[in-house]
Amino acid sequence: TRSTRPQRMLKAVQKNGTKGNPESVISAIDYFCKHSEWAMNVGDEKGSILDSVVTEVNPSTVLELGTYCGYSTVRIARLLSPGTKLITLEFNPVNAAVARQIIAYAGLQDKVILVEGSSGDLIPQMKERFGIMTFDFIFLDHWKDRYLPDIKLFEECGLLRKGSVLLADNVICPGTPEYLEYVRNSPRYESKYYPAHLEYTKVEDGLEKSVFLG
Ligand SMILES: O=C(NCCCCc1cc2ccncc2s1)c1cc(-c2ccc(F)cc2)cc(O)c1O
Ligand SMILES: [Mg+2]
Repeated sequence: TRSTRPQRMLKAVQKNGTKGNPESVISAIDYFCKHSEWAMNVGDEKGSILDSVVTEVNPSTVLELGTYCGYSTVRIARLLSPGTKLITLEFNPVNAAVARQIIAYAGLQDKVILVEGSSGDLIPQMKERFGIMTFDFIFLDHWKDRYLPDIKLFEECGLLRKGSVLLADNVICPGTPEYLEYVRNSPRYESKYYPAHLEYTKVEDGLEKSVFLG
């Protein structure tokens, strides 16, 4: 059967990247998306904002919802302190298989736990399966209509602490209006919008950073 876009992206990483060099993997993916095929990675413009928030938070416990090909996984993992691991959830097994290879090519496999399944099923299992008390940093980049139910799930499962930072991709395009309304109007969050553009395009998009106030 015909290859998938993520599989063609992996080939481009193996051809143009340098094994063990996360920066080269990030550049190879961005080049592929700009010159060969658009793909829904967070991209370089929003990726730089992601980098700055991760660096500022310097998290010990990290969750990513929506691995896709592992682009943002690599961006986050390359910035984590030694010994810190990030958990990333992916629903699509074909994409998860590609992500594992891209993460390994970057040399970051020891800093990443990739779990296949849906957030609704896996979030309630975080404490028992991974010994997580609370998350310092959460990157939301999965189904846009799951952002709101999943943030409520985090609250219900006691996975947030005073100061936990949630960073959400695509709050403008494709858009997450109910999530935005919730985090911007809830007294339990301090929210800030980072304007940018949809990856590799001129279309308006941005990231919403929300700090849980306890
Ligand atoms: O859908 C997007 N991303 C989610 C993929 C869903 C994968 C999932 C992972 C997972 C893990 C755990 N539980 C459940 C799930 S579901 C997405 C789409 C666009 C876009 C923008 C304009 C377009 F014209 C066309 C696409 C841009 C983006 O940056 C995206 O992130
Ligand atoms: Mg996205």
